[in-house]
Amino acid sequence: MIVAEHLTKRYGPKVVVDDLSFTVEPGRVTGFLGPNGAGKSTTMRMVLGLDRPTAGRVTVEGRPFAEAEVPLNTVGALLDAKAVHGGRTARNHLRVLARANGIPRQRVEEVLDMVGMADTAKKRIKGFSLGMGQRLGIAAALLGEPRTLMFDEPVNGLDPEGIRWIRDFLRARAAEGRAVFVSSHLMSEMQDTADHLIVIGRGKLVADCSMAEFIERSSRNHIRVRTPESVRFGQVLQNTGATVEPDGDALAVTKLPIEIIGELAARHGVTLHELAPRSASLEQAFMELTHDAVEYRATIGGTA
Ligand SMILES: Nc1ncnc2c1ncn2[C@@H]1O[C@H](COP(=O)(O)OP(=O)(O)OP(=O)(O)O)[C@@H](O)[C@H]1O
Repeated sequence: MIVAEHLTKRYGPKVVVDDLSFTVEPGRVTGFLGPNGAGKSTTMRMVLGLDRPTAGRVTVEGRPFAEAEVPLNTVGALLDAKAVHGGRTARNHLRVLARANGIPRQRVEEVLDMVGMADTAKKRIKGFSLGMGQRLGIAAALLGEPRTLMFDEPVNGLDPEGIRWIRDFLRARAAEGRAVFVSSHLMSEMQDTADHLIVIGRGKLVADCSMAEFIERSSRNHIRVRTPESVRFGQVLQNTGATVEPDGDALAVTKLPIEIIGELAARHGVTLHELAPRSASLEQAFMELTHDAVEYRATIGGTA
């Protein structure tokens, strides 16, 4: 379990993580979402004590990670899959880690099996594909059988097969009762993976809710109405209490059921070319929710 309270990180005048409070509960996958540069990696680094918070605090299993007696037993993390010694074999890399953490050698074989690397364990790491590097990083994270797992963008650059493997793997670890915290900048990747979502934009909390709630709350349903008399009919709809916005060559209507819109058209003698329910995709909803963050970076960064 991870508990962040008023977590804040500033670099000079720039607030990268802004008063963030959240809990990563055991037994479920918590997706950590935000556009590039939103502050996800910085938050995860603070969880591990690799960056020091400017204000606030974060604990893992009840205390700051730096105070953990056996770090690998507390949290298994994969922040940068490339940060391993390329000359070693996968098995040796894991054995070195196990020895340093007082973990029995046999556990190395177990985790190699769990990530499907029993056959590639003899290969040197420098020849690894991205997917194999990810699996090795995940194997290392599992060595100490930690109650909490934390992965930063684990599916970045993987093929669909690799993405599905990671998804199933994360879900299985949560089903065992572990707290699983996983970041992504893509909503679509999280849709079938996460039970719970923590969404940030510009370092600030934007949403902390279940995936189901997020979908319900943000899939802004509307009715698409296309008519050659859009000005007149738009006025009729507004007078009846609807909200009407332009949608290409049509109108996007909310706050009025589709049946009423049809009846109003008939009553006012308005020809309809299209009358259809539309729902925004989750990806669209996520983009809208974090829009400010992206716009901010485009202005400040110039090239974003
Ligand atoms: N050491 C540092 N000094 C100054 N600014 C930093 C430092 N580390 C990160 N930042 C800035 O903090 C912001 C958040 O970065 P962070 O990597 O945490 O975001 P992120 O959400 O993980 O994005 P990404 O998916 O691109 O990694 C960025 O604008 C980044 O440039």
